[in-house]
Parts: sequence; C-alpha cells; structure tokens
Amino acid sequence: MKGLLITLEGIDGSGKSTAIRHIAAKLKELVPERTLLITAEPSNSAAGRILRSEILRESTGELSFAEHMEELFLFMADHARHLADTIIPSLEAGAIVLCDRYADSTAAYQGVTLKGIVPDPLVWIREIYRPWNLRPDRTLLFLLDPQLSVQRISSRSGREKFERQEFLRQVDGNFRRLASLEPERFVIIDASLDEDAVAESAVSSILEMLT
Ligand SMILES: Nc1ncnc2c1ncn2[C@@H]1O[C@H](COP(=O)(O)OP(=O)(O)OP(=O)(O)O)[C@@H](O)[C@H]1O
Ligand SMILES: Cc1cn([C@H]2C[C@H](O)[C@@H](COP(=O)(O)O)O2)c(=O)[nH]c1=O
Repeated sequence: MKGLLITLEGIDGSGKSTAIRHIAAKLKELVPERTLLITAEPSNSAAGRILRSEILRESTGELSFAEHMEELFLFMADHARHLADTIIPSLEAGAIVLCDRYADSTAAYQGVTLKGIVPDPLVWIREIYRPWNLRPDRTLLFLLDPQLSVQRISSRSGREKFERQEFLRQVDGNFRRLASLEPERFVIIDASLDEDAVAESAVSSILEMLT
C-alpha cells in the first residue's frame, strides 16, 4: 500500500498541533487498517534539539548574519535527517504521515529572517530544497490573522507581542505566496473556525486522497 505524506503549515498559534490530534483520532476511526505516523519539525534530531533549545531561549535581540545562516542550515539539516530516519521509512511501509511543519516553514520563516541578507530568500530556500526534498502529497495551510494568533499564544514567553505580530504577518504572506506557487498541493484551512470545524475540513481533505 502506498504511503501518504500530509504536511500541516501555518503561523505560530494557527492551531496545527490541536488539529493534528483531532485528525489522528478521526483517521484511526475511519481507516483503522492504516498505520499513522504523527511527527513534526524541528524533529528530535541533533540539529532539531539544538533548534528547540534556541527557540525556548528565544532572544528578543536581532541575530547576526552568521546566526541567521546557522539557523537556516540547522533547520535544513534537521529536515534531511527527519526525512531519512523517519518519514521515508514510514512511507515505504505504507503509513499515512502527518507532519506538523515541513520545508515550507523554512521558506516562510527564514524567508523573512534572511531578508536583506540574500535576494528573495523564499525563492533561494525553495531552490536549495528542490533537488533533494520529498514533495508532500498534500499540504494543509492553516490561515489565521496574526493578530488572533498572537492573542492565542500570548502566554508564551519570547518576543514582544507587536514585534511577533509584524513578523508573523510577513510569514503569513510567505505561506500564501508558497500556496500560489503550488496550488495543486496546498489546501487552505480557515483556522479561525472552532476546533471541530477546523479538524473536519482537514479530515475531509485527507479522506478525498484516500478514496
Ligand atoms: N480552532 C481554534 N480556535 C480557538 N483556539 C484554538 C483553536 N485551535 C487551537 N487553539 C488554541 O490556540 C493555541 C495554539 O494552538 P496550537 O498549539 O495547536 O497551534 P500551533 O499552530 O501548533 O502553534 P505552534 O506552531 O506555535 O506550535 C492553543 O492554546 C490552542 O488551545
Ligand atoms: C520547521 C521550521 C520551524 N520554524 C519555526 C516556526 C516556529 O516558530 C518554531 C517551531 O515551533 P513549534 O511550536 O514547534 O511549531 O520554529 C522555522 O523558523 N523554520 C523551520 O524550518
């Protein structure tokens, strides 16, 4: 049986982790014969663990050129390791893989942080990934106004709320641009709906691919 790679993308607080739990429960009920793998990036690779410690430590200060480049290539190294060790073996075994964040997040987020360092960083990052990345069968893009998303995650530490909102507005614009470049791969999920409605739209989109 052919595996299926479904990725979930969207800005911080758009509800991906919440939705993935509902989706997994529903798929277990509707297609009990299928193996499900729920995973996420950054993953638990060595690079992923460095990134997670950095994210937790999130400095409010500006990163240097070297720190921005280091962050980009750590995310890419984590992605390569995650593909090789986890995603590809699961797909080869016929699993449905639900991945919370994937290469599109690198293009969307580092496509903002690398502005002024490289020309059109979103396009550059896509080009670096192109020769070796595994294209998802479908990407669910959770769209939510950054003002709402910042309210949802306001309890988390880190950058000032306004700074985070402006940053996420640019990330949101990058996700929308990525979706416009590959409309056949992306499905837009209205993340402003309640949890059940969001999960229902996500599950129906996945079931379409199974039938
Ligand atoms: N549909 C929804 N409506 C209202 N609140 C929601 C909804 N989905 C999730 N939330 C709440 O918003 C917050 C963020 O949700 P969640 O962690 O699932 O987002 P996320 O996209 O995984 O964020 P991040 O990428 O930053 O981890 C949580 O407090 C969650 O309970
Ligand atoms: C894969 C990936 C992630 N990020 C950012 C996006 C989020 O702010 C954090 C991950 O936090 P989460 O709560 O676990 O989703 O990392 C990024 O900047 N670049 C990437 O490639």
